[in-house]
Amino acid sequence: MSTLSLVGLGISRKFITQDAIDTLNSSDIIIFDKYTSRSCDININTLRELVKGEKTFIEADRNLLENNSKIIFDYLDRNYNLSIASIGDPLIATTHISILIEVKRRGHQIKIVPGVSVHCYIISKSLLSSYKFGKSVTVTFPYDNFVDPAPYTVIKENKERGLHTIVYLDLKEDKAMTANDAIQILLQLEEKYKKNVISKSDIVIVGARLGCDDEKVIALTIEEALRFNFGSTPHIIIIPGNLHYMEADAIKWLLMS
Ligand SMILES: C[S@@+](CC[C@H](N)C(=O)[O-])C[C@H]1O[C@@H](n2cnc3c(N)ncnc32)[C@H](O)[C@@H]1O
Repeated sequence: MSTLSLVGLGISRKFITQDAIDTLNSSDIIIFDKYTSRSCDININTLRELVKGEKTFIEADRNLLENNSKIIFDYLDRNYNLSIASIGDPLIATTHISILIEVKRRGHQIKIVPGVSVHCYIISKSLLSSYKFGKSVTVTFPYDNFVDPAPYTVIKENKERGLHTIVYLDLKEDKAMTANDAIQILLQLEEKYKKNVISKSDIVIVGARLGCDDEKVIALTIEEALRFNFGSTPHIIIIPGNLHYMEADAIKWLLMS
């Protein structure tokens, strides 16, 4: 019986835990998940530096982890211990759960090492009440002129219940969506569906390069956000629902310039 560990590295180097390092050290093969998220200062070489002893390192894109995961099962069946190391938390806003189920079905062990997720980090830094967040959603790049309406629908449903929405932004091999692009897409969806979900005077909170020395957490109107330079990606957005007066004060005094 072998072990597959899903290791969360946290959103930047300073959040890598001892448990993460120990777990990587106990693995024969370390697969670095380079597609579910990005960090300003963690890459596969960071893991090479942190881990002791002879290891095999593999850099995995979506295709390897989602369509060719048989490679992982084969290694486990041949008695190798494996870690899949992800930026942030390995099971928040990722798709690794199906791998865990198959690993367990084959009679191997699984271990989960949580990491500091962008999800918790932006809730904390936004100063909004963690009790008042609804479903999260991702704005994806338009494909063949098709703009996925899911973010618009989710924000609408959350707002109807007074809840805040965390909006993740799409990542492709060579590019990461900016907050400006995402807001433009949300405005296009408003123009198409006209359900009064997004208006240019609404406040949004944008997080940029969270966990890095140059991180930004800024509250501003949608109109201002369209033109604002948030710096390099990754970016993330919160669309607030109904604000308690304490939340409104916190945003006004602490996050608006
Ligand atoms: C699909 S989520 C994966 C989250 C990851 N599993 C975690 O727990 O942190 C990836 C998206 O989160 C956002 N994100 C991740 N890290 C970030 C950071 N350090 N600063 C701002 N946004 C970030 C970006 O929108 C990115 O495209």
